[in-house]
Amino acid sequence: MTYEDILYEIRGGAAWITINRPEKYNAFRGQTVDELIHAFQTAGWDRKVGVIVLTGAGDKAFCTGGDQSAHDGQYDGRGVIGLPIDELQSLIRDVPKPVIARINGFAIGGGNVLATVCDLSIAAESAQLGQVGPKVGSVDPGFGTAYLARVVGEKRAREIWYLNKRYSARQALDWGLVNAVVPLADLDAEVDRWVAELMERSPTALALAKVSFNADSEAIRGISAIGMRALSLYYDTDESKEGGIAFREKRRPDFRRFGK
Ligand SMILES: CC(C)(COP(=O)(O)OP(=O)(O)OC[C@H]1O[C@@H](n2cnc3c(N)ncnc32)[C@H](O)[C@@H]1OP(=O)(O)O)[C@@H](O)C(=O)NCCC(=O)NCCSC(=O)c1cc(O)c2ccccc2c1O
Repeated sequence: MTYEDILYEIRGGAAWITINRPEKYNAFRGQTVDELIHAFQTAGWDRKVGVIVLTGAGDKAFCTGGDQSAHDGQYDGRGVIGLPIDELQSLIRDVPKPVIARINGFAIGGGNVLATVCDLSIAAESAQLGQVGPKVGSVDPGFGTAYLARVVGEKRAREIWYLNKRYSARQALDWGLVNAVVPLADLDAEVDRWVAELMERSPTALALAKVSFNADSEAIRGISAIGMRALSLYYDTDESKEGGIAFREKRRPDFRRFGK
């Protein structure tokens, strides 16, 4: 597969997968998600690769979720909502090696979900993390909500999803949403250090640890499958569409006109 939306590079035992849409703050469209799935499948089963690093191009954004310009009701790709994002989230969990989120800027919406499902997260001090779903007529009805609650606790997960605030990297560290925070200039060196340490560990032991951690939250995959069906119906409503339209028109959404 030829990649247009992502970059793929092997660096010191790690496969670096970079969302390369900086002009869209590294938001993903259908094609981006398909390319990410291909890259994760490649890296996941390449015996020379011990660690996978997921990041975004530039210094503004890690990933800001679904591309609002490719979202008019359903998204523009395949899958239940026109975006096989649930497949990608599952794959990040399924690859038998640690996945590190290198959070170089905004990790918002689906970008935040991707970082959450990665095994480890290393953030630049300048990074901002948060959810926007109910502000833009969307919600991740699977790992993005239920697994987030496992990571930060129910009260904090609900605050993140209901109020849609932006959280600093330091606050995210305090809440257990990231593992480490370093100055942006030191981010790559820090990631390289973590990769080098992981490369010294037994790959089979790491793979076993990963599936053991995953087993306990595996039922969320089923919740996600049901939730995506509901989300697809919601995306066709005027209430949901108001979120995307308002974002593109750079105005506050008025959901109460449509809500039940
Ligand atoms: C990231 C921001 C907080 C930045 O805010 P700021 O005020 O600093 O800058 P701008 O808002 O002016 O943005 C700069 C520039 O980037 C463009 N941009 C940013 N994000 C996107 C995006 N997601 N899609 C397209 N374009 C984007 C923006 O338009 C500006 O471009 P100009 O040309 O106008 O200058 C803020 O931008 C922000 O909050 N962005 C997030 C927007 C968003 O709605 N994201 C999608 C949410 S829904 C989602 O991601 C999602 C993810 C999942 O994993 C799901 C899984 C399962 C089901 C559903 C899912 C789902 O819906």
